This record gives sequence, structure tokens and C-alpha cells, in this order.
Amino acid sequence: MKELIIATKNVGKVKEFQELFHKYDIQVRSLHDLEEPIGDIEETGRTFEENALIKAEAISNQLNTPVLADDSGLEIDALDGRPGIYSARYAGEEKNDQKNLEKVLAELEGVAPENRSARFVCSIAIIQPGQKSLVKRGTCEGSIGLKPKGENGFGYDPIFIPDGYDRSMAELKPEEKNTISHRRNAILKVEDWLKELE
Ligand SMILES: O=c1nc[nH]c2c1ncn2[C@H]1C[C@H](O)[C@@H](COP(=O)(O)OP(=O)(O)OP(=O)(O)O)O1
Ligand SMILES: [Mg+2]
Repeated sequence: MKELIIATKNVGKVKEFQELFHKYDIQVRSLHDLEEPIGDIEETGRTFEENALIKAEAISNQLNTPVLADDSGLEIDALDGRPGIYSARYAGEEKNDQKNLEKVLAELEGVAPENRSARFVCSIAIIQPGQKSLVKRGTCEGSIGLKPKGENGFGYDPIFIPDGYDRSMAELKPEEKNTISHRRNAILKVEDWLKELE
């Protein structure tokens, strides 16, 4: 089994990468598995791509091994794309999923279902010593529900209804989410690299 470090502390992401990388025979290690604890990396970029690169670089500078990072979030059209790159800290620096989704629902109060279109975005950056870095984006289109539903997944999943579904992302089984998610779609774009990882 090959190993790959994911530059994240988000356990929801780690679980999904673990499941999504199974078919490539890749075992995922996150920042929680490192012997030396790593402080929070400041996400100072202006785009998902910049932030993914910042996270991958910060870790690859410390470890001489390939590193993958994911910067992701929710873009809501009626909110001019917010929370966007600020998704994790939308309701404050403490990064509380429940408060974040409540803030979104409050901002969308009175907005009709047909005007609640949104998408999840995931940018994946890969940095490997001595190689050009790789950055790719995947998306998942949908809309914001009127109230939270479901217990699976993480983050904004309880209020995101993927196009073509009448259930929220948090009501889908993990294996269902993993066939349509932004993370899966970004991974497909770096598949060639994953297959060549040693
Ligand atoms: O599949 C998803 N289902 C629901 N919500 C999601 C998903 N994917 C990202 N999200 C939300 C969670 C968080 O509010 C933000 C990610 O922020 P982002 O900075 O990339 O991650 P993070 O700070 O939680 O962990 P880290 O930076 O250590 O990877 O978007
Ligand atoms: Mg973050």
C-alpha cells in the first residue's frame, strides 16, 4: 500500500480521501498522524487554488515527501459566491460547522428555492520534491435547502441538495456522495498522478 500525506486537519476530508483513494491503493496520512505537531497554516490566498498550494507548500517544506492539499468550500449565487474561500471561518475563527450553516440559512431567509443555487468547490494541490506542482478544481452543483437534514458527511452537507437529488448531501450514504462530490471530481483530474505515485 502506498502512502500519501494530506495537508489537512479536517477529519471529514481525511475520511473521504481514505475512501476515494482506496481504488488507487493509497493509504492516507493526515496532519494528525505526524510525529511533530504542525501549527495552523494561515490561508491567505485569494482563491481556492492559492490556498491549496499554500497548505501543500507549508507541509512539503517540512517533509521531503509528496503532499496533497484540499481547499474547498461552498459558493452561493444569491450571496455573490459567499461563503467561498471563507467557508470554514464564515461564522468566526472557531470554525463551527453548525454556526456556519445557520449563518447561511439566515442570510437566505425568504429566498425562494429556485433562487438558492450553489456549488461545492474543491481545489487539490499536489507538491512533490523536484517536480512541478499540480492544481486542479472539481465542483458539485446543487442548491441550498430550507433547513438542515441528515447526519452523514461534514460541513455544509446538511443544507446542500445536489442537482438531481431530493435529499441533502448529509442524507446520502458516503459511497453515494463519493460518486458525485466536488472532491471526487477534483481527484479524477489528478488521477494520472495518483496512478504513478510510488
Ligand atoms: O464535502 C463537503 N461537504 C460539506 N462541506 C464542505 C465540504 N468540503 C468542504 N466543505 C466546507 C467545510 C469547511 O467549512 C470548508 C472547507 O474549508 P478548508 O479551509 O478547505 O478546510 P478546513 O479548514 O476544514 O481544513 P484544512 O484547511 O485543514 O484542510 O468548506
Ligand atoms: Mg482551512
